[in-house]
Amino acid sequence: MDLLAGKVKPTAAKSLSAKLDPMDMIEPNIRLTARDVTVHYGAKQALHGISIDIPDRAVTAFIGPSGCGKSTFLRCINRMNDTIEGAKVGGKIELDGQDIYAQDLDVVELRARVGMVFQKPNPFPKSIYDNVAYGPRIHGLARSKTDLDEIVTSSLRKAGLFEEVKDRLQEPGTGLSGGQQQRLCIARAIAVGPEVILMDEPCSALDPIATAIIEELIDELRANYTIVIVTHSMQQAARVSQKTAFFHLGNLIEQGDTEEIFTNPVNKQTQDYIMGRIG
Ligand SMILES: Nc1ncnc2c1ncn2[C@@H]1O[C@H](COP(=O)(O)OP(=O)(O)OP(=O)(O)O)[C@@H](O)[C@H]1O
Repeated sequence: MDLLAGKVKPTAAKSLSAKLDPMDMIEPNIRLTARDVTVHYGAKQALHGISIDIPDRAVTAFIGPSGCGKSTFLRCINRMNDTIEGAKVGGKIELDGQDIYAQDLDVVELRARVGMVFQKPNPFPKSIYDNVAYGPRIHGLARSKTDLDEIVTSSLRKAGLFEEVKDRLQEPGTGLSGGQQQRLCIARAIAVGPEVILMDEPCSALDPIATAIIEELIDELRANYTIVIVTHSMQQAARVSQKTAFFHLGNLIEQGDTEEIFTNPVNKQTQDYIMGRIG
């Protein structure tokens, strides 16, 4: 199965040229480091000592069979597991060298720096405008209505949605199509100026056309953000990511350049998963 062939086919012919950007040849800076991260849900251990470096301005994909711990690890990166009763996280995660589990760390601020987009688009039951303005209002990011308008407009533009909604910003976000709702959620995350965007299977509820649009958007966003995406689709991982990490039974089995992982995996379990023999 030639997964990388998918890189040239879908709507992404345009973004292929971006993939050949000379900047890609330079090893990007590491933004996030995780060392020996463990997670227990009560007595059950879901992650067994995960260590990984996640680069800036690139897309890192987490792949692996169902239940292997991809989402659990993703939630460690913005401390969403804090909200799950009985979940206990061990080890260390640093964002730009800062321990995100430090006692004095402001978790609300962390979640603005590390935004999250979920499997199912989840706009607030508010207008399109207010969905995007919500975070900037809470965090006091706009000094005036003009400032706020500017943040809303530029966030919608960055999420590739502005042209489609500019004449109906006061209409409910929930009235948009699934793919538009997901881009609205991406605009909402962008509006608070994150450095990292976590995406947990962001296309799993979308049709192929909406999926292709989100994949193109992810490819554009990586110029300015650190993106981590959990995906069940190896084709999607091959299309959108530059780095891939393969998880199995709570362990990180193999990680590296996506091209290497898909064409020349070192580990037998990775090979089996890529070839569709497990999962
Ligand atoms: N809130 C929870 N309480 C108890 N156990 C949980 C909880 N969330 C996840 N788990 C368990 O932790 C393990 C890892 O689950 P996780 O959802 O992280 O895997 P995943 O690789 O993201 O799976 P999927 O691809 O199916 O979403 C599984 O055994 C799961 O049953």
